[in-house]
Formats: sequence, C-alpha cells, structure tokens
Amino acid sequence: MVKRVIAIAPGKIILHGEHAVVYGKKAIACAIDATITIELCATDDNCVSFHLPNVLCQKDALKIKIESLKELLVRCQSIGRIESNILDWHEKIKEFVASTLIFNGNENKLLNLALSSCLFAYMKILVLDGQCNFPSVFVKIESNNLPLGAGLGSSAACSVCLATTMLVHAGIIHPKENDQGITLDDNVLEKINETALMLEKLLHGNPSGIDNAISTYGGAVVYHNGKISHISSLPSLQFLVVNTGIARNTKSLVSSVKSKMTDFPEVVCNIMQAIHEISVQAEGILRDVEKSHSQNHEMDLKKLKELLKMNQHLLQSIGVSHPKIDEICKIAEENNFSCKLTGAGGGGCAIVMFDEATEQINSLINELNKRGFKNWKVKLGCKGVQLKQIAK
Ligand SMILES: Nc1ncnc2c1ncn2[C@@H]1O[C@H](COP(=O)(O)OP(=O)(O)O)[C@@H](O)[C@H]1O
Ligand SMILES: C[C@@](O)(CCOP(=O)(O)O)CC(=O)O
Repeated sequence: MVKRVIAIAPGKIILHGEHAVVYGKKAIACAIDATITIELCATDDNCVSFHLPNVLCQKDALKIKIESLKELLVRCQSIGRIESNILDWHEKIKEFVASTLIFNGNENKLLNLALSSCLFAYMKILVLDGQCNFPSVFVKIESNNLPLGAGLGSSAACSVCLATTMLVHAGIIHPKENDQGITLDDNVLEKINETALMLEKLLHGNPSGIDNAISTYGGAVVYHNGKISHISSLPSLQFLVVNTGIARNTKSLVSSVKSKMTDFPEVVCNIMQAIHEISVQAEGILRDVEKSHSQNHEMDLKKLKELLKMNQHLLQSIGVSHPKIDEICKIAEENNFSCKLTGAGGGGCAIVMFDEATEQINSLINELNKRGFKNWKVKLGCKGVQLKQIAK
C-alpha cells in the first residue's frame, strides 16, 4: 500500500451556462490558478485523522478511532448496500459526525459537511471498494488561494483530490511514474472524475458534473449533457475575479432555481434556453479564435462582452444574483467593462472580462479596492488534477 500521496486540483470559473447546465444546457468553464491540495499518509495509530485548517481553526488533526468507524460501518450496512443507498449512508455518517466529533456542543455545518464527505470517501473507496480493512490514515486538505463556498469550485477540487488520493492509496488506480513525473492516463482520469462526481452528489444533491470535470481535466471546456470538448487556445482574454465576501451554498441555490422551474416551467425553460444560446454564441467565437478564423479581434471582444452582460441579466431574473453582485456589475459597467456572477451565485464571486491590452482595468481595480471588494486576476486554462508525490 502507498504510504504517502499528494494530489492537487484546480478550481474554475464558469464563463457561461451555470444553472442552465443542470437542465442539460451547454456551459463553458475554465480551470484557474487557484487549487486544493490533499495529502494522505498511512499512519499506525489506529485512527483516521483529518487536518482541515481552512474549516477548523485548530492546530491538531481531528482523530477518529478505527473502532468507532467499524461500528459506524455496521450501522450503515443495516440500511442496505452503499451503491443503492448513497444518501442514506451519508446521512448516517453526518449523524455520527454531529454526535461524536463536534466541539463545545457547537454544531458547525460546514465542518460537518466537509468531514462527512471525507468519511464517506474513506468508507466507500478504501474500506469497501479497495478492501483495505480500515487503514489508519492522516488526511490534510488545504486551499491555495481557492476561497471556500465562493462559486469557484472548491468543493469539486476537494472531491477530485479526495478521489485521487484514496483511489491511489487503495491501489484501485495506478498512475505511471517516469522522467516527466507522475502521469494520469485517460482511464485513470475517467475513474477519478466518476468518483468525484459521486462525492459531489453528497454535497450538492444534483450536480451537473461540470465542476468535477473541469477540475479533473483542466484547460477550458465546453460541457454539454455530461460530454466535454476542449477549447485548445483562448483569445487574449483575461478575467478579474471579484469576491463579494457573501457566503452561499450551491445546494440551496440550485434548489431555489428548481422551485422556480416547478412554479413557472414555461418561463424558466425559456430562460435556460436563452442561456444555452449565449453559450453557443460564445463557443462559436472562441472556436473561431482557436482555428485562427477570426479576423476581427475587437469585434469578437465586443460580442463576448455583450454576451456576458446579457447572461448576468438572465441569471438575475432567476433570482441567483445578489445586491453585492449587482453593485460590482454596476461599478464594472461604469468603467466600461462587462461582468457577471460565476458559479451558483447568491453572493460568492463575479468575473470581469478584459483584454490584455486594456489599461483601464487598473482604475476599475482601484475602485473595487476602495469599495472593499477583494479582487485578483486569474490565469485561465490551468492543468487538471496532478499527483505531486507518491511514496511507497
Ligand atoms: N479548503 C477546504 N477544506 C475542507 N473542505 C473544503 C475546502 N474547500 C471546500 N471544501 C468543501 O466544499 C464545500 C463548499 O462547497 P460549495 O458551497 O459548493 O462551494 P464552491 O462553490 O466553492 O464549490 C464545503 O462545505 C466543504 O465541504
Ligand atoms: C450552479 C451550478 O451550475 C454550478 C455551481 O458551481 P459552484 O458550486 O458555485 O462552484 C451547479 C452545477 O452545475 O451542478
């Protein structure tokens, strides 16, 4: 069994198609230079330990005795097989976390969710699929400039890293090591993506799969009905990410859109279709640039800017914007830039599109700083999941 494994996976921005993608429409996403790292080490203390510095402000790892996990497995198995009872197993694990692990009697929802998905991954991948007989492990999850719960795909990056480290530790996938480092072939990536999607279902209910796909494969992708196609070169576009600082939860935003769909199906279906058409138009422009067919860079930019603005209005009409997002969009527009929310919305982050050549972006940055909005330029099209180290 592998003694130590480290995986790193990126977050993302969704250019177009969030929410609509849940209803089978097209979306475009790019991996960004903000990541999650997970380190998994074999230990010999008869415990499973989780060190989650971004959700739990304490120096030491949280230790769970293997004995209590064995009892938990028996309770879960009384429900039925894990494959057909995933959500019920997850509920049992959440109950276990709430009753045995939460400190000072303060129930902490974020910590509970993070720990219960880690424990679910442990049970499913290591104990059941990998038949590893309750190995003692230490798992550390750390964000590298990827804010949690801000629409930049931190949960998918966590799920992808959890899947990768545990699948390697269990000996279910076998990455190849050569002079170039550690490589993950197509079959291995497919297994990681599929396992990460299962973990995302625990956190999000009914995820479209776009977040785990972009975190697994990286680059820039068009996602449609579970299929991805890569965009190999992006025009000289840049994005500024602006954080509202407003915490939100993807699962509840997706379900608020679902209620609107149930109440007004004709209206909301048409809005989703309009978002789809925006993704189609934007893809067309990006594909032309990719094939060097485009002659008019300025016109492309103008159209991409217009599409971004239109999409923001559509997302606002289904109730997933936020007064802070609207404020950021207004500041951007006053400075002649286009802006939209990215990810589930309801707070979280907005993206502002700009051309490499635009100098005016600095005055926008100053204005955003003055108003207290944290913002930074992101690199697009970064690598998907990578293994940094395997020690046998
Ligand atoms: N650094 C981290 N450490 C532990 N868990 C994390 C971390 N980042 C994200 N998560 C997990 O991802 C969840 C956030 O998911 P979500 O609300 O969808 O936000 P996002 O848009 O960033 O994906 C958290 O509840 C937690 O379970
Ligand atoms: C709203 C949605 O389209 C994207 C959610 O992104 P995030 O969790 O906010 O990073 C949901 C999904 O695609 O499953």
